[in-house]
Amino acid sequence: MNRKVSNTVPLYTQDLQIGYQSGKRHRTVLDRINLSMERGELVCLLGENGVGKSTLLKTISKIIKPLSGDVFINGKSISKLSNIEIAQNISLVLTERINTGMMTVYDLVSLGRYPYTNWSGKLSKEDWKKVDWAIDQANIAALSNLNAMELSDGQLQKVMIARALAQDGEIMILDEPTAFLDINNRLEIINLLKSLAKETNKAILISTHELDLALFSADKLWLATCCLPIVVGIPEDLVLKNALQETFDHDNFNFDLQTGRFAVKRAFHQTIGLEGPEPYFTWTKHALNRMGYAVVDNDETMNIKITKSGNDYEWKVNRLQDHLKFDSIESLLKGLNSVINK
Ligand SMILES: Nc1ncnc2c1ncn2[C@@H]1O[C@H](COP(=O)(O)OP(=O)(O)OP(=O)(O)O)[C@@H](O)[C@H]1O
Repeated sequence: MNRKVSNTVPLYTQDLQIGYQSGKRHRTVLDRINLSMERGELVCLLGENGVGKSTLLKTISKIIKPLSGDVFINGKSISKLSNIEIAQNISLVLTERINTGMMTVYDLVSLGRYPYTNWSGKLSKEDWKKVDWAIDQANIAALSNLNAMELSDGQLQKVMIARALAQDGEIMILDEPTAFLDINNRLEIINLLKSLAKETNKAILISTHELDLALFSADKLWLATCCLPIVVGIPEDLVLKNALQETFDHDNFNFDLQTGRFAVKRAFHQTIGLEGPEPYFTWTKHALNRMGYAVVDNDETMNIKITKSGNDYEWKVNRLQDHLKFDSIESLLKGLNSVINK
């Protein structure tokens, strides 16, 4: 197949087949890859462990050779681009922890500018400005003077992202950039990448296992499934087409179309009626589902009503001739147990 893609897109692949070669034997990880990225777009690549996400990112960045097909950066085959040209176009952050020797964080970030220096390797005023800008954007000024070897995994992750920002390629590729980060830093990094895509018109591709971050932040998703072409679309269309369910097909989980999350498949042993205001309704339902009750609007034998009582809430249970009141979900669950086992 020879797909026509406009040369103006920063990155596209053509009938790409990726995998590993050892002697005469090769192992295909993914094939029939025909993808493109636009400027100003944040793309999240999702797929189960081992499906080939890192292999794809490394092939696009010319670290691994394609088994067949090609990758084009600004219309030029990567096979024709030197490593320096690749580095000027693609800022890459991989998951492997690199040996930083005795470098400070500031030195490590400044390495991002080396694809632009001349033979002397000296950074210009403009280069130093970019380094300062990257440190500021990644919010790591407090780490600047530390030895990079002393950083935690999460801190080093942010520093490597700063180095990629300093490198300032038109394309940014990051393998699991939020893997070691706490919730606050995860949101900070995703928001940073999203606003960078918009404000600096970069094409940003990340691989991630964080479905909720991807669903709520990505302009596009690339869904990789073993032995099938990668599925592409905006998150909402893919959710409605059931593509996420198919990508992460699993006996123990269901993709919940209402919440955009995967939920454990449960076997309910009993129904129970529930009514009440939010968020009390949702969290009571959550606890009841966890205990094996299927929640319905109204049940013939047992109903719970959540009502306000002064400044607090109470849970009233009606079961045949029993009428009980509880002041927390925990006491409700204990009470239900004793009512049912009576
Ligand atoms: N250097 C290598 N040589 C041979 N096979 C490899 C090599 N690296 C990875 N593989 C294999 O290629 C397949 C894809 O691996 P890859 O690391 O790309 O998956 P992934 O989707 O990034 O997984 P994860 O989500 O666990 O990081 C796996 O089956 C893996 O065993």
